[in-house]
Amino acid sequence: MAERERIFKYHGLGNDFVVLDRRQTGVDIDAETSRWMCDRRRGIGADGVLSLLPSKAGVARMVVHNADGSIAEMCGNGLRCAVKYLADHADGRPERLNVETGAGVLSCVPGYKADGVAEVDISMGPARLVAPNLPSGATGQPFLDAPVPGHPGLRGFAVSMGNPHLVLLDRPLEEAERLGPTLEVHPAFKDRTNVEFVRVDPDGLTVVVWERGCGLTQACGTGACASATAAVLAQRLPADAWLRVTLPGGDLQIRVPPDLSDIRLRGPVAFVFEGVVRAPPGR
Ligand SMILES: N[C@H](CCC[C@H](N)C(=O)O)C(=O)O
Repeated sequence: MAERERIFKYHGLGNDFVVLDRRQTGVDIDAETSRWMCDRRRGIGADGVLSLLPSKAGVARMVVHNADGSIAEMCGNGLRCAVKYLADHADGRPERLNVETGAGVLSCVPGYKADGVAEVDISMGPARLVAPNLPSGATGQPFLDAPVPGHPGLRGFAVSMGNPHLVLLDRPLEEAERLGPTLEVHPAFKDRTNVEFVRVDPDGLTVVVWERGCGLTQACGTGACASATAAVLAQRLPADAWLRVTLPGGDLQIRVPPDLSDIRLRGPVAFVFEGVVRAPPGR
């Protein structure tokens, strides 16, 4: 890490991130640096670090570093934060920004207010029923409303938004803290998984997420998309309608087409502060 570096802090419904613009150097941080940056006592404090690197396919390539130093394929709240940074530092007011991610090049529409971008609408790409890092299950069927091996009474959907999610419908939300850590490392998910505990309401969902590499977070964009996908597949909520997904940090709006081809995520984003960090010795 450079001796002194500008950093930018953002959050999406309290799911907070450090943004590092590394498009000039093209050099990413290592796991130890992302753990230090996310440390809420000895570092800056965040759920993750978003490195923006050069990209031929979009305005930047976003790399998502979890608080434990692991790298995630995709992050919905993080992408909203990155888009706010990119739009607020762009010439003029770009109407659309394409950002390269581990889930493909995603198209993002910034929503401007007087003091900059306040909301971002993202085409998140397809929800895949069998997470790319998940075997399709003994019967060859996707892990779709199936018993969770080794957990009698638990049924789940394995939905990938580029990153893996195990969605448990109709589970007590308070189970997240007790069951989340065990299910995060379930052997069916060779790269671990995010775990969603979902209550289906008459007009939307209420969700608590135990995130891979972070633990309980205030909100999870890809988790909201995976949860809405499972609820539509279970015919508990309608396809092709904006669905309210309430998380501890607030509401996101998700829209799921019947063919799951392009999940839409819409939600707020906020700037927290800009600063300069001097990496601690040894980094
Ligand atoms: N912890 C997640 C990455 C962040 C996802 C979440 N913060 C979001 O908004 O989608 C994972 O390892 O897949």
